[in-house]
Amino acid sequence: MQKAVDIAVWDLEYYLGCLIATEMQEGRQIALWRKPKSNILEILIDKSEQPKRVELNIEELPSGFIVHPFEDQVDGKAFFLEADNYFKIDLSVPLEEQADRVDPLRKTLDPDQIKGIIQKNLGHTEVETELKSNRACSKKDFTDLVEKGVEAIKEGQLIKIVPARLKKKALGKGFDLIKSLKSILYAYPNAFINFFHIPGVGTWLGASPEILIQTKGDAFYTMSLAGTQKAKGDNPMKNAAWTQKEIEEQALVSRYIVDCFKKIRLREYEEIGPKTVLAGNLLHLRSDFRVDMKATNFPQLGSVMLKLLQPTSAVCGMPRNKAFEFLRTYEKLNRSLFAGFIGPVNVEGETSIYVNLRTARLTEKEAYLYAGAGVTEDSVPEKEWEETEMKCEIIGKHLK
Ligand SMILES: C=C(O[C@H]1C=CC=C(C(=O)O)[C@@H]1O)C(=O)O
Repeated sequence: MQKAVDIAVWDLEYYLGCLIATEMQEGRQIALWRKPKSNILEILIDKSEQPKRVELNIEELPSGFIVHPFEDQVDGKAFFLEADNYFKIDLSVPLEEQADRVDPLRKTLDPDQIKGIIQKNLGHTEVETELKSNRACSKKDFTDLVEKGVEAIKEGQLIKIVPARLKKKALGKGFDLIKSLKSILYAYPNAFINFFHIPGVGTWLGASPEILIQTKGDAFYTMSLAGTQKAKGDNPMKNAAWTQKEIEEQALVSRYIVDCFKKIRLREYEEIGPKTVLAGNLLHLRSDFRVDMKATNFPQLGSVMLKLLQPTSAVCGMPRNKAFEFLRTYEKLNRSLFAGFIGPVNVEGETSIYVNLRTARLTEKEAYLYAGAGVTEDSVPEKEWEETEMKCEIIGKHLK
């Protein structure tokens, strides 16, 4: 008969708990993700204790995981976790059967130790933006902000704006990171599930529905995602009816992408959509854009578009610079890494960078949940508030 301790080691929850707690305890950086519609959990460890900063020339980077805040950086750089160690777990196969491929545990800890170490290491992580607040936003403050956005649009200063807010959720002593991660993994098969920990920078857990840029071989891909409604009934995709406001809101994001292509004189691209897609219990409108980088002679399209697209009008607004200024003046929120971008770079020949949405920043006692809502001329402030509540819940309800 197998010994109890051997069984425990090959229990996925226990294994991930020990692994994450050990890496955290040793001050290392860790990223873990599962791509949409995949059964493969990918784990990357950077053994250096100091966060690295890299230019956004992704084609030249080694294998790693990139993390960039919402705001443009003075040095134009992003955080980068290098793949000192990278391995995969197939979630559809018992862990024990993958023993030769996964990293052996360097320490076996008891469940209380795991929780204690993780909780302690959630403590000192922050990228502060001066003068911006980490206060949760009241309903009145948010609806006033939406109102202000609508006024600015009516006055012709802006076409679209995406104000965001912060909601806090207390994490009790019993908070179990691994159970929360597991619950998110199984709840959202269509999302990019991610967890990353950079000492001194932040620890985040999310389920993003939005690709910013993806490159594989000669193929480049991006998407425009916007418009939100609650998924209802047995066949939510079929029952979806979109208002003019939502159709316009999404069309603006598509226009933004096409404008970026125009800026670099790229004329040959494929645009498909918009179609209705499911993200958690929400529906969005999405258009897909594909480019053959070889045929168009744009081998560095990934980097070029990354710099042009961030932040997209799905998280900032249009025109981009004016929307950014509006948010800088009125939003008063430190978005930190929310609405920035995250994802694997040059991992097994593929780069998949996502917008950091539907996510929580984890601190010792609280989770910071962030959500924004696309505001156009026809926005109703109360409805935008409700939309951000639903978006916060996507991760919020799994934090236990
Ligand atoms: C800003 C967010 O979502 C964006 C992506 C899809 C739909 C959106 C919307 O309907 O407003 C947003 O543009 C968020 O999740 O916080």
